[in-house]
Amino acid sequence: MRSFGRTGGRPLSPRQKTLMAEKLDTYRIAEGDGPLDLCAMFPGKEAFWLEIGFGGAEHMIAQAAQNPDVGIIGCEPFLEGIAKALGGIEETDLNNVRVWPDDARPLIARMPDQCLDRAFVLFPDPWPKRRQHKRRLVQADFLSILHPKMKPGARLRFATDVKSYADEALLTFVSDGRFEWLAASPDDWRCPPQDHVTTRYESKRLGDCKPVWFDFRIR
Ligand SMILES: C[S@@+](CC[C@H](N)C(=O)[O-])C[C@H]1O[C@@H](n2cnc3c(N)ncnc32)[C@H](O)[C@@H]1O
Repeated sequence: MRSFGRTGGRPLSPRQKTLMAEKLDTYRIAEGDGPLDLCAMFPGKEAFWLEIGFGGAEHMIAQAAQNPDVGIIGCEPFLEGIAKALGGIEETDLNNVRVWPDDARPLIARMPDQCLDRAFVLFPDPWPKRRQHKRRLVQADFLSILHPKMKPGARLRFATDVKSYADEALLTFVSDGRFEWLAASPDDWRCPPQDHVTTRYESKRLGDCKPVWFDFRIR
């Protein structure tokens, strides 16, 4: 998928255009086939997190500000989201965020094994119609790409407000066998985790159910 530069929604504002022209090269991860060196990318950081499909970057920027010892890679092909991320990085003066303005999967393939401490898949594109389900990100083949890159004991968070995606994703994670569902009580997946930061998409409440939150520990 060659998706960088996907537009949609509003055109970029003049400030966003300037950010893209002047700052993208500073914070983007370079294209290429070579393996990523996360220690070189984030000097002095010892933990590395990944957010796939950061949308308007609210969650990624807030997590980066709250966790300055962590290096965070965010993936998002949409121009507007990338511009928002660059704005957030600059406004918050962050030194621990890098963006991949494209499909996350080829980037994940370039990561060394067992390098990630956390991953977030928050409100991924719902593809609600049955015939569209095959386009959903969380599928067995995606877990096979992601799992080897996560450290044993690392955490992965998935959230959605689409019931069929919640059911399908939970089944996919649990039946994979390498993702231990951390449901502390029968109901805790109904509440946002304490360290969650509300996203723009989440607050639109476009789905057909209340948001659900699934945290997993990597086996
Ligand atoms: C429904 S939006 C949610 C955005 C954000 N997580 C939020 O909660 O506001 C899903 C986002 O995932 C992005 N996305 C979809 N497939 C992706 C992929 N393979 N790699 C990276 N981002 C992807 C889309 O561009 C979109 O911005």
